[in-house]
This record gives sequence, structure tokens and C-alpha cells, in this order.
Amino acid sequence: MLRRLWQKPLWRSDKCYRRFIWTLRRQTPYYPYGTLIRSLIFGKQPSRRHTRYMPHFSSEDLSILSNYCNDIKELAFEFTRKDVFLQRDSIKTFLKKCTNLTRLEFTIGESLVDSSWMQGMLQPVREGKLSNLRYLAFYSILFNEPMYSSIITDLAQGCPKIISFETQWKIQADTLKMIMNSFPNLQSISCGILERGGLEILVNKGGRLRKLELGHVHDEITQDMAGRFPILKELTIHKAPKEFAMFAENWTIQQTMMTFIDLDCRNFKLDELCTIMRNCTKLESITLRGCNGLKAGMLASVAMECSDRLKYLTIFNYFYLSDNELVELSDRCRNLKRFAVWGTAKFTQEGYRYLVKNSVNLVTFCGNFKELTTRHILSSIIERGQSNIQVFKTGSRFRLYGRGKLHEVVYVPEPSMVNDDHKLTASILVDFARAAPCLRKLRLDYFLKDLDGKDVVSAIHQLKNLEKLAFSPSFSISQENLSDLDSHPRLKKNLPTRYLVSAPGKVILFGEHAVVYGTPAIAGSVNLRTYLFTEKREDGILEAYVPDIGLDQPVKWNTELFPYSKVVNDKKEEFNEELAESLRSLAEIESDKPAIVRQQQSAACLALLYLFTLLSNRFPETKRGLTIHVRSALPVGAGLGSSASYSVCLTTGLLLNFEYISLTSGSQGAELINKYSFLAEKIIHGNPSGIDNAVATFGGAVLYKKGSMEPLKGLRPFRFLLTNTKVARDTKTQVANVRIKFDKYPGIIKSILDAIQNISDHFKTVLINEDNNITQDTMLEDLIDLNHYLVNSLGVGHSTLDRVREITAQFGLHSKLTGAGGGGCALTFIRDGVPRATIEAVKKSLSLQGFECFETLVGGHGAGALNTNDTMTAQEFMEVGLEWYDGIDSWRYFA
Ligand SMILES: Nc1ncnc2c1ncn2[C@@H]1O[C@H](COP(=O)(O)OP(=O)(O)OP(=O)(O)O)[C@@H](O)[C@H]1O
Ligand SMILES: C[C@@](O)(CCO)CC(=O)[O-]
Repeated sequence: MLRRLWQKPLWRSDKCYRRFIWTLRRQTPYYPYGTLIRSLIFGKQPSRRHTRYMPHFSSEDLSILSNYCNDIKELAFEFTRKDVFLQRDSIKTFLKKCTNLTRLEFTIGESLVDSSWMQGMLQPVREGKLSNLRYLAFYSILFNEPMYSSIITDLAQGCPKIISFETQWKIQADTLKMIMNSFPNLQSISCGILERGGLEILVNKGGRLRKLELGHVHDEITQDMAGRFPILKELTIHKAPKEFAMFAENWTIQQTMMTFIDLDCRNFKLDELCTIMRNCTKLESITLRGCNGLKAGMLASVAMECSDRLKYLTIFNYFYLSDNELVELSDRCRNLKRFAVWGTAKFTQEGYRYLVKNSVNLVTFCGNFKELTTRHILSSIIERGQSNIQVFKTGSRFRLYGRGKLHEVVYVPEPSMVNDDHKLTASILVDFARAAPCLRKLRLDYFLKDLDGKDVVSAIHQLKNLEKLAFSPSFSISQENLSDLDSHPRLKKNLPTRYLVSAPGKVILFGEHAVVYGTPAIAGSVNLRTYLFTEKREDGILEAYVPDIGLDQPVKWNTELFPYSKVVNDKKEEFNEELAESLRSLAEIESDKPAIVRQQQSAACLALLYLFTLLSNRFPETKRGLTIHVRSALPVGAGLGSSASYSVCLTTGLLLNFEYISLTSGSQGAELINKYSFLAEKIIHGNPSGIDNAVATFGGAVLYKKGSMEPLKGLRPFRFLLTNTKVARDTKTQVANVRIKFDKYPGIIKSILDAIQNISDHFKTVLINEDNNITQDTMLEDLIDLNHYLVNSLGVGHSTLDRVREITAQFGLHSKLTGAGGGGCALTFIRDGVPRATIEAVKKSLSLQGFECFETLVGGHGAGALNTNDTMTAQEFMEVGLEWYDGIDSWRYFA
């Protein structure tokens, strides 16, 4: 056990890493831990989660490691952030001692290191100190840089035994030639794109290749290459050249060693696939994605050609396949171990039933089956009894990660279909547990809304071998139910204790204020966002750090004092005036700040307390503790929806922490976030239309009408300049002032609102019907002017906003107020072709007036979140520059 632990040390936190170094330092001849280490990763630690921890390695640590570890076989270095990396010379000294190294992996951020740095570091390699190296991997670098030629030459000189080369980047033909010449023993190559001329080089020089993975290959394949192609065991092509199908016939004749293929070839025909299967007599694993030329009969042919040979089958998006193909598959392929079908297929429950009942050797069964189909599949497993199934994954969504692309298919149940007969029940789960005693992994990615939490948990307890479980949490499963899972012998409940959440601000193009009265408005998200960090605590305290609104000190509450009795459990989604009232005094902020500031702070706190009380009451009292930190790139109270962005962050953070949604809840999660954030908006705004929180939740550009929302798909990425006049105002007062006018002059105001409605309608019609960008731009400018004057006449204008209009007009640009008006921000449209110099000049003139400008595109991601258990502390969250968060690529967006 000890040996295994030390073989490949992984560190989940700083504490864990420091402890490791500490132990190493104090090792004795009786406990030579260092000699047990075989693999080290100097970078983010691998994890199935979305965020990964990166220890702070120091040169001193490296010298300790090189003193004590004398049998390292695998090393990975990550140079992606300059601030966290090690000295070149310490790595050099370290490498010198790694004489048994067989695998070396670099993940290098572009432009972070230069050629002389790399060459210096690799000196021991050049000197032949790493002569046992066999596997080489380079990630995140561009291969057309001359710098890498010198690295490859260095490595080739010192490591003649290299047999595998991996990168995810484009390889130019010349670079490939150099790689093949440098490493004559290469057996495996994996790269992102193979540039023109590359295939020919592989054919000429890849005589020893056995494993080939290519992201995309240029259309240069020729029949002549077929006979000369290396004899492979494994082939993966993520986007095959056009002629690949024809080529296949001649090529496969000699592919007698091939066991595994993964193909993504649009033009592939059934004949060619059959040829591959017939000729490659050892083929046992087939993955087919997007081979649209393979029409009906494809699976039946696979079954016929491969029969008992086929063990692993994965198919993506084959709409035309029907049940009789599943029958053929299960009748002929008696050794099938894995069946996975993702995306669309015409298979019905009958087909799946047949497959499950007949395929006795199935160990893995996956797909994005609908709930009803899942119910039937489970029933078949139950009817058959004694199943060998170890992995069962199904759900309403699936994600497929290819090379740099992400497909997501979400199944949305039709309301009429969701009746009791279609749902999974806890008793089905219990019976399933009995029928599939070997089950290790289970994913049921539905909102199992109406199941009794207790029954579900007791069903899960029956699955004694279960190691991994995923299902979308629902109201019926309480925290107590979930805690009961802790006693499961193998299942580890591993929910995040820290989340990072973010949501965008918004800009209203047309229809602010009018939208409160039910007319449509057009809005989109902007690339300025609010970020919220949450961390669970066990002491029943809620602590909030909200510096953007002038709260310099954290605010703390004892959550025992919250009025939970006022929460009406089955009406949580409706605004509860009584609950808000009873929290008002707790949310009051006492300080020497002006009353207006204190009022805004109290509103922000009240929104937090309201949502916290509402959502935390399903947890036991001791578990109702949380620390939150909020930071925003949005100016507060400037018309860019800072309050909605804040409300959406709060809601998302709380829904995640109190397990109403999970990081994978997707659009169903987004619906919930939108509903609850509207309640927070009500607290801050009084009478919001809901447009701001809808945009902050769903992102993109929308046509919003109270209660309904239509995404404006295909909207051009219009460019805007936002100018914050820095005149403070609050939305609540502006909306209330318009209401007073409306009540006083209903007829007049109604016709202004109608005119505003026409603007939004006109904008949408022109977008749909007019293809000419110049005409679209001119229309947009006209509508901006019209809308500005119309909202001005509602009394929400301001002299500074007019000043912005005047200044931008001098440069031929059109502006309007945006959001609640009365100060705040103006929106200036930058039509296509406006030179950069003009934009800079406008910005300069506006800043001379004391205004602040931001350039923005409209429409981007809505609310997103990630698990930061292993990657970030609260302190780091507050210290890092906000732009850093946008660079994180593991955000999970809900919509
Ligand atoms: N970063 C933040 N931290 C805490 N509270 C915030 C934050 N941003 C906004 N708020 C809350 O929202 C209020 C500002 O809302 P207000 O609606 O007046 O402005 P806005 O949302 O920026 O503009 P608009 O609604 O016109 O788009 C603040 O007074 C505060 O209560
Ligand atoms: C002024 C308003 O129309 C937009 C505020 O961003 C108010 C609302 O819709 O809630």
C-alpha cells in the first residue's frame, strides 16, 4: 500500500504537498520513500474534476527531490504561468539525476519560455544522461516555431530509444520530417492537425509506426499511399480526408494487426467500412462518429463482419439506425462487452430490451436515453437477472470532448410525455440493484424529482459494489438522505466545498423601462462579469465579503437566528414578502457612510439573507454555514445590470451549496437560477421586469417580454462602446418615477411605450429579413436615436448622457442611455469599418469629461461555475486579477 501511494504522488492541496516534502526530507535509510517514487507531475494535478490543484514548487523542493528520488520513470512539466514556475538551472540539475526516465511530458504556454531557456534546461538530455527515454509529449506549443526544432534535435541526440511522440498541435510537414528523421524508432504518433505533405512523410518514414492518432488530415490521400501505409494496431482519425473511404479498400488489405479504430469521416460509405472490418481480422474495438455516409444497415453490417470478434462498440449520432440492427448486433456479437450510443438514433425501448436480454457479456452500457427508455432498459436487466453490468450511464445530456471541440446534446422531455409511467421509481432501482450486483458506476442524469429521497438512498445502499454515482439532485432528496450515503462501504461522497461562480452584466439595446409594462425589449450579456467564491463552514455562521459596494469589513450572521419558520416549502419560487420583512433588520448595515450607501448595502445583504434562509432550510442547522466573497468587474448602479449579475451569482452559489443543482445540471439548472435570482432582484429593485437576471443567467442576446424570452440566434457580434457617466442613481427610484408618470398620464405614456415596442419589433424584423450589414447598421443607428428620445421623455434622461451623445456624434457615432437611465451608462454603437483611431479618439474625448469607457461585444456565456476545492483559496480569489478568471477553461455554463 505504502509502495503504491509513493509510486505516483498526487497532491490535492498545499498542505498535502508540503507534508510530502516534509516527509521526504526526514526520510531515513529504513524508510527510503524517495526511492519508491516512479512518477512526478510538476504542474496541475490530474483529476476528474474540472479544476485542478497546482502546488507551489520551489527550486529548493526540486533539489530535495533530486537528492532522494533515484528511480523516477515519468516526469511531466507544466510551464503555463510564469509566476509559478521553477528555475531553469534547478530543473537541469534535477534532470541530470533522472537517468532511468522513460516518459517526459511538457505543457508549455505559448511564448512563456524561449529557445535558449529550453536548450539550457535540456542540456543533460543532449549529454545523453536520459538515454532510456521512450515517450515524449509536448502540449500547448506551436510546432512551426524554429525553437522546437532545436529541442527535438537535442532530444534526438541524447535519446535514441524514443518510440512515442504526442502533441495536440498542428505539425507542419517539415517538422514532421524532422521528427521522423530524429526518432527513427517511432511506434506511436499523436497530433492535432497534420499539415499538407505530412501523410506522405508518414508513409515514407513511418515503417515502425503501430499507433496513429490524427486530429485532422489534409485532403492529400492517394491510392498509391495505401499500399505503402505503415501497418498499424490502433488508428484514430478525428476528421478524415475526403478520399479516405476509397483509400480504405487498398489500405486495409495489409492491416492485419489492427485492433482498434476510431473514425470521424463524413464521406465514409458502408462498403468501405465493411472492407475494413473484413480485412482487419483482429479488429475488436470500433468507434464511429459523424460518418454520415453510413446509412441504414451499418450496424447490421458491423455485426455480420465482426461477429464474435467485436468487443467494444461506440457510436455517435446515427439517426437512421433502427431496432432490427440492435437485434443483429446482439445475435451475432456474442462477446460484446461495451455498448455506447450517444446523440441521436432511432432505436426504441424494444431494441434496447432485446440487446440487454441477449448480450450476456455486456459490462458497460451507456447512452443518452430518455427517462422512459431508461426505465425499460432497467426493467429488462431486472427481468433477465444476474447481469454482469458494471457500468451503466444514461441521462438527458452528454458531452463529447473531441480535439478542441465540444458537442453537447440535451434531451428536453416533452411535457405531455412526462407522466408516471415514464418515470424511474425507487423500487425499479432496488430491483436493479439486485439484478446487477457487480455495478461499479452509475449515472442517471435526470432530475429525479418525484422519487422519495429515502427510498433512493436505500436502493443505492443495495448496490454494494458501487464506487461512483451521479444523478441530478432534486427537492425530494434532502441533506439527511445524502448524509445516509456516507455509510455506503465503497461510495465516496465527494461534493465540492468551494465553488467559483460567475455571471455577466447586461446591456439593453432597446426597450428599457417599457419592458416593465410588458412590452418586449432587446438585451444581451456583456463581457464584464461578477464573480462569487463560496466556501462551506461547519460553525453555522454566514460571512460575506462584498467590497464593491463599500463594505470594507466582512459582515457576519449567526444563521440560527434566521426566520426559517417563515419559509413556505412548496412555494419557495414565489416572492415571500413576510420572509423578506422579517430579515430586514438583520440585513441593516450600521456605519458612518451616507444613508443612500447604507441602503444599497442593506439591499445587497437582504438579497443574500433572503436566499440563504429560503434555500438552506433543507440542511441540518449545523451545516448552514458559508463564507462568500464577491468581486465584480461591473460598475455598480450604472445600468449594466450589476445587481442582476450579483443576484445570479448569489443564487447559483447557494443552489450549488445546498445541492439543488450540480455543476452538470445544465439548462434545467439555469431555469432554477433564473427563478430564484428574480426574487433577489425584487429585493434590490422593487419591481423588476426580470430581463436583467434572465440575461445574466442564460447569456447571449434575447428578445425579452415579461415572463417569456426568445433567444436572438445568429445575431452579428455588434460592437459597442459603453460609457459610464459615473452619475450615481438607482434603478428602483428610476422605475418608481416612471410609474408615477404612468399613473398620472396613462394615455400619453402608453403611446410612448407602444412606440418603444415598435422599435424592438422593427429591430428583430430587420435582423431576420435584411442581410446587408450596411443597411442593418444604418437601421440600428436610427433606432438608437429614436429610443434615446423616447426614454428621455419618460423622465429618465440626464445631462451627462446627452453630453455623451454630443461627443460621439462629432465622430459620426450614435448613442443612447442604457438600463435605468438617470445617469449610469450610455451605449454607443460602433458600426462595421469604424477605424481604431476613431474609437480611440472618441474614448479620449469621453475620458476628458471624467467618463469611463469599455468596449464590448454583446452576447456571451451566462451563469457558470466550477469546483475550486483543490485549486483556489478565498485569499487567492480576492488577490488575483479578475481577467484571470475569464482565462479559466473549465467553466461549466448552465445554459
Ligand atoms: N458587486 C456587487 N456586490 C454587492 N452588491 C451589488 C454588487 N453589484 C450590485 N449590487 C447590488 O445592486 C445594487 C445596484 O443595482 P442597480 O439596479 O441600481 O444598478 P445596476 O444593476 O448596475 O443597473 P441596472 O439595473 O440599471 O442595469 C447595489 O446597490 C447593490 O445592492
Ligand atoms: C429599467 C429596467 O427596464 C432595466 C434595468 O436594467 C428595469 C427592469 O426591466 O427591471
